Amino acid sequence: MAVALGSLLQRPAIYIATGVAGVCVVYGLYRAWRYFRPNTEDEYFERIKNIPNPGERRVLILGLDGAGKTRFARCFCKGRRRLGSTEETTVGFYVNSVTLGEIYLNMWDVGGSANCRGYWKEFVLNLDAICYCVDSSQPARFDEARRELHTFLKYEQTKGIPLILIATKRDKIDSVSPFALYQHMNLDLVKKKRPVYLVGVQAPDSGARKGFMETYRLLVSIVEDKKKKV
Ligand SMILES: Nc1nc2c(ncn2[C@@H]2O[C@H](COP(=O)(O)OP(=O)(O)OP(=O)(O)O)[C@@H](O)[C@H]2O)c(=O)[nH]1
Ligand SMILES: [Mg+2]
Repeated sequence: MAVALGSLLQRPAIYIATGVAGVCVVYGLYRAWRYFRPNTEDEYFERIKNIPNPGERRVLILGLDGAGKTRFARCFCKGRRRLGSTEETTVGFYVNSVTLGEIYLNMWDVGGSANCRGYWKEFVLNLDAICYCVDSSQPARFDEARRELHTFLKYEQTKGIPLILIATKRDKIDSVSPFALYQHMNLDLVKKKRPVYLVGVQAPDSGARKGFMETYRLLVSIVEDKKKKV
């Protein structure tokens, strides 16, 4: 009688133990699947494998104050480094050098406030690309952004340097599409004289970044394109 009662009491414990073990196995399998099959762009980005002797890309990042330049530059860092605060406006310039996959990125981010814009041209030296950031959620500043861009591109030293128009803050509700932004920037004439590319990015304070894989691939290919054209 006592033995039968004991085995009855043990049964729920066996069920519970089996249930817990089952949950653990399923969770383990889920984690393994996530590890081998990354499903967000952020995860792919974090796993780009660095190669020895990467080719250098020297990139100048310009745009109006608050356009998201410093945030954009930081987002090419892996892990937590990208999350550093960009609350303050950049006075002067900030250099972000990082090896990412096949390239060593040398990014020069120059302040966009009115008193810094006069210095933009001083940074045009052996550039592979100019990234011009425009806050896609602020149509009220598109005219100002276009004026500053065209003034800068008139500078003789920038001749032929590929331009990447970066539509930033795509996560914002009032953001316009990169193509609409491209049209506002009136780049058809510019396109005849230099390669012009267009990318939309988002890098909110929290949450995944987007558009950075595309920009990375573009920066990898941009020098190859230049070689082909020579
Ligand atoms: N929601 C959202 N906010 C962004 C994004 N990128 C930048 N920001 C915010 O925009 C603000 C300005 O970004 P910065 O990167 O500092 O702008 P900046 O172009 O470097 O500005 P200056 O240094 O003044 O020339 C920051 O406080 C960020 O929080 C984005 O993709 N989404
Ligand atoms: Mg800045």
